[in-house]
Amino acid sequence: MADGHSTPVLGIIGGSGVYDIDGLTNKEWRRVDSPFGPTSDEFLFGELNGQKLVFLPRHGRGHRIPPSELNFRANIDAMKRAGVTEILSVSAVGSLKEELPPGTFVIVDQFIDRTFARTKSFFETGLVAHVSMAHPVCGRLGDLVEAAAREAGIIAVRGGTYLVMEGPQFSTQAESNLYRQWGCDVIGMTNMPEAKLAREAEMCYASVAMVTDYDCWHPDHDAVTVDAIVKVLLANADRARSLVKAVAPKVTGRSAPCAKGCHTALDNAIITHGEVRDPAVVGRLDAVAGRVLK
Ligand SMILES: CSC[C@H]1O[C@H](OP(=O)(O)O)[C@H](O)[C@@H]1O
Ligand SMILES: Nc1ncnc2[nH]cnc12
Repeated sequence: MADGHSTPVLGIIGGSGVYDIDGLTNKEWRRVDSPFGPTSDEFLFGELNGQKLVFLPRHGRGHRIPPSELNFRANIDAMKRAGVTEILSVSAVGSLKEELPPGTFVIVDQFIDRTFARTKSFFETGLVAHVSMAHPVCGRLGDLVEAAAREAGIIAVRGGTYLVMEGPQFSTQAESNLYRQWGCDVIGMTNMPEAKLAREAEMCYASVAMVTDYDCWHPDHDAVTVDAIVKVLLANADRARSLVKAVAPKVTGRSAPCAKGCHTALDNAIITHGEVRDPAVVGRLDAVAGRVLK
């Protein structure tokens, strides 16, 4: 199983509008089994500019699965089983700030998790762990993404807070205004618990949020509609693919393990005494936590 010391493998989780990655060599769609159930789709394995890459369309090809029904645990566990060491998530978001118009890319650095109907941890009765989420994304991978964006001629804002709502309905105006008062920058429905689970599974995680709309707070945008979002989404998705192409060779050169601690997040996290651990729970966590459960 991969850990941070392994050869880097870049995992890409593609959000709305990003259902494929072009330019891959040796490409093959393949199922990856997980004890946590079915993943959103098969994984696309290949190489991009010499870098091993594994791609998963978050909602499945053709966008079949809504945010609350995504099997986040299976997706992240299977990424780990596929050898992935660093995950780049690309997502469509609404903007909560005038200065982040549609078309803007934000390299997110914080989240406010307002989701309430999702399983948020790999750990449960029989094996309890508490990881730090103070810094929910990997600064090192963020640096690579920022440099890659510059090289690809893509303007990307470094830093921003992503409010994760349950959905699938868009926000009310009162909610949208509340999130603005909280200082949030963008709003979406998918990056939690994805980021939490990536941390538990000891993988670097970075998120590029691609603005498609101004949400409903904006005086010129009375209501958010999928039609309007999709128009912006298609242009954003092309630039996302260029960004991925530029990120891939940068990951190849990275040293291991992650100096920010992503690959050792479980070192001081498990609290359950050895003699009361549930073997079934421990068994399921062979990929996620095998490094510290040996
Ligand atoms: C298509 S608009 C709403 C939809 O788009 C975002 O998904 P993703 O983060 O996977 O790009 C948003 O979170 C909603 O799920
Ligand atoms: N305004 C919005 N709210 C939630 N998720 C979104 N995804 C894209 N735009 C969004």
